[in-house]
Order: sequence, then structure tokens, then C-alpha cells
Amino acid sequence: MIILKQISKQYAQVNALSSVDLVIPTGCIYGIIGKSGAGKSTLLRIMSLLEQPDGGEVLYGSQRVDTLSGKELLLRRRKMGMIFQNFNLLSSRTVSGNIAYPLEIAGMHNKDIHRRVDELLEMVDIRDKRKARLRELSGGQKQRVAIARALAAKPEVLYCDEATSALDPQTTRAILSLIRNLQEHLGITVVLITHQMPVIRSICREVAVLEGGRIVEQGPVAEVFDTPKTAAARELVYG
Ligand SMILES: Nc1ncnc2c1ncn2[C@@H]1O[C@H](COP(=O)(O)OP(=O)(O)OP(=O)(O)O)[C@@H](O)[C@H]1O
Repeated sequence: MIILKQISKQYAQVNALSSVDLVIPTGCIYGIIGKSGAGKSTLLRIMSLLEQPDGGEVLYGSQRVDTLSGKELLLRRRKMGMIFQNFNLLSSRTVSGNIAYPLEIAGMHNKDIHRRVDELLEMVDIRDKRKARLRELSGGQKQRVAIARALAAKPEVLYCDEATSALDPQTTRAILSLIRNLQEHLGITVVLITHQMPVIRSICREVAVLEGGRIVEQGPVAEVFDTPKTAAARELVYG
């Protein structure tokens, strides 16, 4: 379970987040939506420990994690994977080289890396692209490589930052179906931020609506989408 308690974050004059309380159950696919500038990326960076809040606490289960530093922080961060809209892959490396990268950094032996990379290629269904260069891949295939890399070290949580926003509708459906299958198969927690409402409807169990750095609504997707209670949620849901 990921628990955020009274999280606040300020940049110069901007209150990016104010008094954010959020509980993300383990094994859930959780969506975070909000207009541009609402604070979604800031929240994701704080949850994934890339940035520290100015106030409040982040807990993974019963462990407070926002105060971790050094080796403890590194070990905690290894339990999280992250994927992005622009894939963030290393263009100098092949598909296998990209997937192997976090395992090399973690100090895994070469033989074990090979075995794990094979497993991951199979998992995301791009076995035949093992030796390909990134420029030879479609957007969907690149996102599959990014997912394999994010899952390489067997994380407990997968963070998705607008992961399908650069993909066409058909590829988006295929990537969402992959994420849903992986979540079910591996039992991981998935947190995603997106401006694509169909994405939330199709794979999330719960959703939180951010506006001006505050959570104005949260609950099961069917509830929030069928009967949005706030103007912010209505604007997002009805467009
Ligand atoms: N590093 C930063 N320095 C200064 N201001 C920032 C920084 N990061 C975010 N902000 C500000 O904090 C607010 C929230 O930004 P954030 O990127 O979290 O919103 P968002 O909902 O993810 O928006 P978008 O959908 O456009 O990515 C915005 O007003 C933004 O300008």
C-alpha cells in the first residue's frame, strides 16, 4: 500500500501540491487525472522518491520512505519501475542492452542477466527484436522495451507517466492490455497519470482527480466517471 499524508510541495510562488492525502492499495491500477499544471507529475515524482515533499509523509506499507537517503533510498527505488511518454531509452544500445541496463547497474552476473532479459523479452512479446536498434522499432515496440526495462529488477510498483500519450489508438489498446496482463500476472501495483480519459476507463480500478495541487475527488472509476461530483471532474470526464 502506498500512503501519502498531507503532502505539500511549493516551487517559488506556486503551490504545486497542498495537503494531498492518498491511499493506493497494493495490486491496484490507480489513475491520477487533472488539467495541465494540476500537479500530477509532481505527485508522481514525490511518490517515486525522485523528489522530496516540503511537508507530509510518504509510506510504502508501514515504512516511511520520503526521508530515506543513500543506499536505503537506492534499494527502495529499485523496487519501482517507471515508463514515460517519450520512452527514455538509450539509443546507443540494442533492445537487449536497454533491458539489461538496470540489471548491470544492480551488479547482476552476466549469465543471470541473459536469462532475465530472455524472460522479459518473452513477457512483453518482442523476442524477435532482441538485437534490434531502437531506430528500427515502432513507438509501441519502444514502449514494450521500456516496460521490460522497468520490470527488469522485479519492482513492486510500476509508475506510468503519460505512457500511451504518444501512441495511436490501436497501439494504445495493445500497450494497456499488456500492462493489465502484467499487473495481473505479477501482482504489482500500477500508478498512472494521463490526460487520456479512455485509458483510465479501460484499465484503472480507482482514480484521483487533482486540481490546483489538491485532490478534489477520488474513488472507484465507475463512480467518479458516471457521477462526477466536482466541476473539475465533470470537465475532465465530459470534455
Ligand atoms: N521544477 C519546477 N520548477 C518550478 N515550477 C514547477 C516545477 N515543476 C512543476 N512546477 C509547477 O508546479 C505546478 C504543477 O506542475 P506539474 O508538472 O506537476 O503539473 P501536471 O499536472 O503534471 O501538468 P502537465 O499535465 O502539463 O504535465 C505547475 O504550476 C508547474 O508550473
